[in-house]
Amino acid sequence: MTQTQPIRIGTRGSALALAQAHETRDRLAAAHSLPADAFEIVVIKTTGDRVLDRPLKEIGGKGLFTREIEDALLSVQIDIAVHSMKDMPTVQPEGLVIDCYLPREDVRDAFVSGAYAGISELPQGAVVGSSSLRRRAQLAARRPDLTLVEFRGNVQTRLKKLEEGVAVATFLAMAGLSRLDMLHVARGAVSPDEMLPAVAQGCIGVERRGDDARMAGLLAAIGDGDSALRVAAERAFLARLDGSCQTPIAGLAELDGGRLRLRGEILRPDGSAVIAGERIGPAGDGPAMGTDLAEELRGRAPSDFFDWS
Ligand SMILES: NCc1[nH]cc(CCC(=O)O)c1CC(=O)O
Repeated sequence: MTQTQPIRIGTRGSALALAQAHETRDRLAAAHSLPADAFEIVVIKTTGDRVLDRPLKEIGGKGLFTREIEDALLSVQIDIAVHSMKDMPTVQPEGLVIDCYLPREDVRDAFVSGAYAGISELPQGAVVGSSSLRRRAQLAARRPDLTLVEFRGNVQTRLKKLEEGVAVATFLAMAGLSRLDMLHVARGAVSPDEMLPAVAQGCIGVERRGDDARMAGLLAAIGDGDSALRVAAERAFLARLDGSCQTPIAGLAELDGGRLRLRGEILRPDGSAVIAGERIGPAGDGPAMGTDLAEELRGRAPSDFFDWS
């Protein structure tokens, strides 16, 4: 019998990241009838995990949670890396590709609060915790009376802050709560009509070396075509807007038969302006629709719209 090396799956160490790595492993194992010991989960600490005391926007943009993992892929310390696509830069380093997306989870944001059932129930001036520029801007646009406070850390830390009364409500991704088996903490899901989710929210992507034919073959069996089409449209939209941590951007593509509907939105961080639009077209045209919608929103934005510092 030949002894083969386990497939090394790189991931961050947070509970959510581990749940996502386990889901990927379980799908691969099932698709290829492989035993659990055919895989090894390799936990990698990233800069984003290390620096907990400053707002993310001060430390740097997207890539904070991925750089060290991609370095491990390139230096062949791991074979695949599992990511929340929401946190991924739109361009991967030379030599790496992401072309495997798992079936997408709930894309919506969750409203989390002990005292109130939804955004419209929040009393005048209520304090809401969020460190997401997008959620803060969207909330400020809808409810300029609310006070927003920074809320970093993992789900448990944020829930503890709610318990301590630092804020009366916060938002989390439904997908994250679902993967952590914590959907019960959501008072409700916020409709995308009320709060358009982040680009690629709820989507797990698997990254590999571009020249690794073995991994390409294994991953092909677990990739979901609809997720790929939707995320391609959303990420093309994001890419054309030079999306960074400094730019509140939301985008969601949905499939209805062979048609794809892409909605996009850019905001001023204080919520004082929201520029939104949509495209509907053939499912395969997502990338072109994304670029085109981004161009439209850019064209409609005042000249100072993208300089917020
Ligand atoms: N930025 C952190 C992050 N990245 C992905 C998720 C949730 C899972 C997902 O959207 O796939 C979260 C937490 C959150 O927004 O509540």
